[in-house]
Amino acid sequence: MSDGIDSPIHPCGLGLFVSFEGIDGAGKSTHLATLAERLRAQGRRVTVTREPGGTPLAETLRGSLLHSAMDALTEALLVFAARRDHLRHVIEPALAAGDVVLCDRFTDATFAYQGYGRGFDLSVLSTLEGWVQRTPQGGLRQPDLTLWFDVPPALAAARLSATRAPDKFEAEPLAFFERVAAGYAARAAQAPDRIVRIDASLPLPAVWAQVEQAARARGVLP
Ligand SMILES: Nc1ncnc2c1ncn2[C@@H]1O[C@H](COP(=O)(O)OP(=O)(O)OP(=O)(O)O)[C@@H](O)[C@H]1O
Ligand SMILES: Cc1cn([C@H]2C[C@H](O)[C@@H](COP(=O)(O)O)O2)c(=O)[nH]c1=O
Repeated sequence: MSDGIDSPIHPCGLGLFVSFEGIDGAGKSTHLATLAERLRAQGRRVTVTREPGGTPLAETLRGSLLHSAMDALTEALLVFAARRDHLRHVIEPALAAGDVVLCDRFTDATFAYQGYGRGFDLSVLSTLEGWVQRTPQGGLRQPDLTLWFDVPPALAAARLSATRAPDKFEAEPLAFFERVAAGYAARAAQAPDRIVRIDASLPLPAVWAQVEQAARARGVLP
């Protein structure tokens, strides 16, 4: 365990696993792309991926998750099924090869959306987390660093309103995203060594400055 958020990450094996979290419209994808570009420019091999998704099976499950009605237990089981396939076929091999893995969402989203947003049992999610994220060596795979893009739901919704037709989650009311945001805050309080809060309400350059500072502080960027 690192001794604090400002200490460089102790790489898990050779690779580094960085997840990007936050409600829809927080700015995750924008800054993930910029960080990938910066790392590749410095000669690092980068695997960019997302959840739910990342493998043919997980992308198929993504389609159902984002567009089909289902209860919270079904959503939880499907996101963890997608995650298991994603870990086995993409994330673990990339980390073993020494890549920096940049993942648009991971298990914090499950606690935020299914746990806090939908009100599903957090202890069941923790049990599923323990089963699905078991590593081949018997450890528990977690991101080495999670960047949490924190933004008021109303601002995030305004950013998304003109971009695309909403999916099942994006069509939820603001009250749902208030609960999801509270879920992310709870996860951050439980994992202060892993999760760095980014004030994503600021203009793009100011948000990127926070991302860059966190990446340098944790040894992701030199
Ligand atoms: N700090 C910012 N200020 C203004 N607009 C922003 C900011 N960050 C992102 N945006 C814009 O908001 C929209 C959503 O950004 P982005 O797709 O990166 O969010 P996201 O968190 O990945 O959303 P989703 O989870 O729905 O994919 C984009 O049009 C993007 O250009
Ligand atoms: C991993 C994960 C995701 N979700 C939800 C959150 C988002 O609304 C969508 C993914 O869409 P994005 O634009 O690609 O971010 O899926 C979820 O409810 N639970 C999860 O574990």
